Amino acid sequence: MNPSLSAAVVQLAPTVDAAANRSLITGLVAEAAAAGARLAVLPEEAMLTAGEVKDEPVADVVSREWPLFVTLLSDLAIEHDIWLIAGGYEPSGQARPYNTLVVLNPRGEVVTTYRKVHLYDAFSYRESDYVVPGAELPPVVMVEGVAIGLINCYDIRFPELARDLVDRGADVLSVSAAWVSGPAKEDHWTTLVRARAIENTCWVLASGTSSADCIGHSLAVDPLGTVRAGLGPVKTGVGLVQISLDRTAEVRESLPSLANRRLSVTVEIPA
Ligand SMILES: O=C(O)CNC(=O)[C@H](CS)NC(=O)CCC(=O)C(=O)O
Repeated sequence: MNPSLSAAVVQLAPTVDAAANRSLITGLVAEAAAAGARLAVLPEEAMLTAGEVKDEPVADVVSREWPLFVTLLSDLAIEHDIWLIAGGYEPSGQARPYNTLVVLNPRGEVVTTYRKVHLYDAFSYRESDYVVPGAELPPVVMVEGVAIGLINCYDIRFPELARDLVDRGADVLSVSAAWVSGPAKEDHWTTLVRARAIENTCWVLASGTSSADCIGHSLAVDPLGTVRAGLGPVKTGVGLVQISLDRTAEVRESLPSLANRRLSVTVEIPA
């Protein structure tokens, strides 16, 4: 028997009001734990929508709110005996913060963080105007025998990042997002999430915000690309999935594409 893990993707609509976001998070983590989840994945910017900060420098707001956010997550992890992954804005010592994912264990300890590497400078958005990029690749973290690789939103468009996590042993890709709405965007999101699962024959837990400009549509996908839970456009919700590494082994036996790679073959591009 390989390990298995009960996990939840959590959907909410954070605003610029960090205290209100904290009470939303409190309720939803309780709901995930009551449903039996041992890990809850929360979206990017669950702490607050930094793009909407107006009256004060973002750095000041972030310096005040980041510790409150991490303390809340720590308290909830202990209270509900659960692992948590969630996105917030972390002070960087500069005017622009990092867009960071934080991982807490059930003892309330911060196990690791990941600062978003690929900033969303696309579709006329410029995240790099108010966020500073991370300089290190995302970590793989062990959660009850299951290796989880971290991905932050726009990162999902870069297959080499996901493949690197899987090459480093990730059984699950955990994606926290605030996927901006627009033409074809919902299709991009579900297609990319499922593609990362299929091409890596791995589980994907993908949590997204449902704020006014974001699509929601949190989902969990198995190593064959089958959607096992999907929240659609609801404002708040929890989607549960049983991650089974037996299932991964079964899929990889019938679809050994990772093993079938031919890394020694160099493709010549004609001049
Ligand atoms: O703008 C907001 O309100 C919230 N969005 C975010 O915080 C982040 C950074 S701006 N969103 C993405 O990375 C979306 C990627 C994406 O949508 C894509 O790759 O198409």
